[in-house]
Amino acid sequence: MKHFTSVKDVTNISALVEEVLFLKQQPYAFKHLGENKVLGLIFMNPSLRTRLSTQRASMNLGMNVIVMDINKEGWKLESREGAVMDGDAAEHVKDAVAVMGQYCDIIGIRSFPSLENREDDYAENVLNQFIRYAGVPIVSLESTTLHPLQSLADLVTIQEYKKTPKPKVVLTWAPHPKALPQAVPNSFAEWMCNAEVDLVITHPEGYELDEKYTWNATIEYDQKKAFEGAEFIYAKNWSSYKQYGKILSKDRNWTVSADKMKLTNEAYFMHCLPVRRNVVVDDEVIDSPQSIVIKQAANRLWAAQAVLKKILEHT
Ligand SMILES: CCC[C@H](NC(C)=O)C(=O)O
Ligand SMILES: NC(=O)OP(=O)(O)O
Repeated sequence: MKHFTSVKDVTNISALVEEVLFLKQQPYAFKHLGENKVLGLIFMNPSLRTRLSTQRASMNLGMNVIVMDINKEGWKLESREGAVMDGDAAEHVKDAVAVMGQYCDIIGIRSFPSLENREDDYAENVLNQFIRYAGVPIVSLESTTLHPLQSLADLVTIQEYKKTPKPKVVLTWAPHPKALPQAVPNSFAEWMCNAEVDLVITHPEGYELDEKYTWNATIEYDQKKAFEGAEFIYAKNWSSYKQYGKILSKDRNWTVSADKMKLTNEAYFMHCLPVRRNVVVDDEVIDSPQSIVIKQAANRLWAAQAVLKKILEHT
């Protein structure tokens, strides 16, 4: 594995899931693999889980790790190719990234979308500039359109908790006061479309995701109907892809409630976190025995460790 930016970078998904589960049992089995290697984690946006889990994952492999909130600690960056830099930006991304590649053996990058221009955001300019200019393997810590470390952890969690060979997994939209990226649902859908699950995506009209991620899913506009017989309920808010970046609804009838969970086959509740309690999901649900959000977050560590191990092994 050279880079880890989407499910497409994984040659054998089942084998990677098994690798994650092995490391969960034997976390220090490869504690010298990363000796004298440095992981650089570059954040353009906030993070708790990704930052802490990926740091610890690298330590479990014997790596050193350096972390930078580039918008607070670095120079203001210009990302437009060919720009005449006579404005606020002190440095071009291509220079900054090439220098980072001199100090780090692997670089992780988090760069959220603008939610203003869909073509620009979906071109993944920042991620692609890191791939083009760093000269070292790049790991997405959530890009403008995908969040592969989250989705690998989500798939491992479903593998651990599923009760049937091909469980019904429901990705449900839920309301949120802010406009959020489509990266987490895009990524969850693309991984589930490549897994042994029956994926149903439910959301209000106008929240359809890019079909290149949802090709193997059933789209259901009636949330209660979608919940019927589900084994997993994965809740997440996202802004509209079609009316790009817009909030079309804040309808609290889409909040995941205990009554709705009763429609399922005793489904487990999942969310990538951070979550707006009693907006996205009622406390009664996320605090119930059916909620596996903390186990899901714990799997972020093992997922990151498996990805870093594959990159260090050049496999
Ligand atoms: C892991 C989720 C990160 C981000 N969440 C927020 C609140 O911005 C999102 O929705 O993509
Ligand atoms: N789920 C997730 O990636 O959380 P953070 O944004 O806190 O890293």
